[in-house]
Amino acid sequence: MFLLLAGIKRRVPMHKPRCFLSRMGFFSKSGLLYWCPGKPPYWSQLLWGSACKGTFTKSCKRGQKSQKKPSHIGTIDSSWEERLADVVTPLWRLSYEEQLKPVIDGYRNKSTFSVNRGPDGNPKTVGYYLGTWRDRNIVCVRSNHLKNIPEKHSQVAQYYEVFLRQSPLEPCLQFHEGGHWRELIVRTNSQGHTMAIVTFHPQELSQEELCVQKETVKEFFIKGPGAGCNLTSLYFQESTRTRCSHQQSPFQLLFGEPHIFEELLGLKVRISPDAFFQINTAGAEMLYRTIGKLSGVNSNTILLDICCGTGVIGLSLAKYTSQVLGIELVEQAVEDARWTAAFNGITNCEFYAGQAEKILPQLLKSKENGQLIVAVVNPARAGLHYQVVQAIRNCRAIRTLVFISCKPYGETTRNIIELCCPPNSDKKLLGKPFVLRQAVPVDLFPHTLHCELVFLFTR
Ligand SMILES: C[S@@+](CC[C@H](N)C(=O)[O-])C[C@H]1O[C@@H](n2cnc3c(N)ncnc32)[C@H](O)[C@@H]1O
Repeated sequence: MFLLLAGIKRRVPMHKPRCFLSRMGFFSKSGLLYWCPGKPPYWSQLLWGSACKGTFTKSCKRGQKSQKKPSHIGTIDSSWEERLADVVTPLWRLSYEEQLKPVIDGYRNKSTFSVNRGPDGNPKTVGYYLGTWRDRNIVCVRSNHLKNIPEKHSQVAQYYEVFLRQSPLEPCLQFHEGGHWRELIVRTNSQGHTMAIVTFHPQELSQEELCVQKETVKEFFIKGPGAGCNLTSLYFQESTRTRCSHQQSPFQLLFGEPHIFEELLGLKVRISPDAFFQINTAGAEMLYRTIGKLSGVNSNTILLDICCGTGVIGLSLAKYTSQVLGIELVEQAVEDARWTAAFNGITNCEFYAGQAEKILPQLLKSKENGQLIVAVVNPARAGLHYQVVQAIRNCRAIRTLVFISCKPYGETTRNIIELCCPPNSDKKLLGKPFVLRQAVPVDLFPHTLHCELVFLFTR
């Protein structure tokens, strides 16, 4: 209902905005009905500027050199001519048809592969699994055919499987059943750099035995059959739980560059193994531009980026606002945000590491000097902690709130009700209620039911 009232425009990351959606009329994803107002061609371009320019495609990734030079380009000055063309007409290497195509395949920059019994019963199969533990019907299926996974990720997964099958150690299918080799995470950037993270259950192995295993997997990917994957870095994490943070069990760099970098909205962004980063880079650019437009930040406002991850939302808007304050739980992500700020010469940002529910109430008290605050929240699927909702609601300086959710139901609905309900002293929700003004879906996950939804609230 929110969505229909708000008059939603769906955004799909494309190389170039065009009147793609208005031709499609009504369509739905994740059970949501999207309303596409019949705007004239290029309305989105007019409204959102060059929102999609500079996003990468499979056929011509940013930073890649052209395979074929146009005939008019000579030899001596070609680099200058190409550079000029890159600045004035950055999409010139693509046919116009290609420029208009949305990026819908192989868009993931991160994939997490499980290890389990395949359809042939081999327990050293690397892929995604079907079935449930409860029903004891898990089957792990190789995922090369999945449209959203890039070839590079599937290649690394296949070689990890080759490695496992030649290893004398067993995979860890269920923690209590023993075994060692666990999931594989692959991260890539738009330049093709690849970070792989192998997780391993140490069980009763000694430090020396662990060192042997680390050396074996390292050798496999540097000098062995896995060398063809051309990994930029390989990490190893000893992990006795489903997921461990770097604090709980450090990511150990076996070789290569400790970080992966991405170019986004004119920023060079650093990403550590433990840091969250939107899994569709081209889509993330579109998402962040949408957030920027909706937020209405200006040089008199403070931008509060709650659950900021590597800080890209705040950093990309820093030049339009007087100050950016970011809060994030994962320390590596906060270190990335600080690095990205320093590298890109951004000086009006501060990032706080820890739980937003602990940091935010104090932080807002210290900022009650009358300056308007625009809050952007992009919480994990569990939604916002009640204390965060209370702190936002009770802070008079916050009149604009941009709420981003990839799961706009369940906890998000609860959060929104708490933000918008009449004042309630029993619940310590005292400030004026927020009112939903707009909701914009941005499809970061083609071929799936998921979608990011950006809500604009004001009061
Ligand atoms: C969906 S991500 C969004 C990250 C970032 N805004 C972006 O767009 O890349 C949610 C982030 O919230 C962080 N997070 C989860 N619980 C948190 C908490 N209690 N306090 C602060 N951050 C939290 C996660 O570590 C994650 O980086």
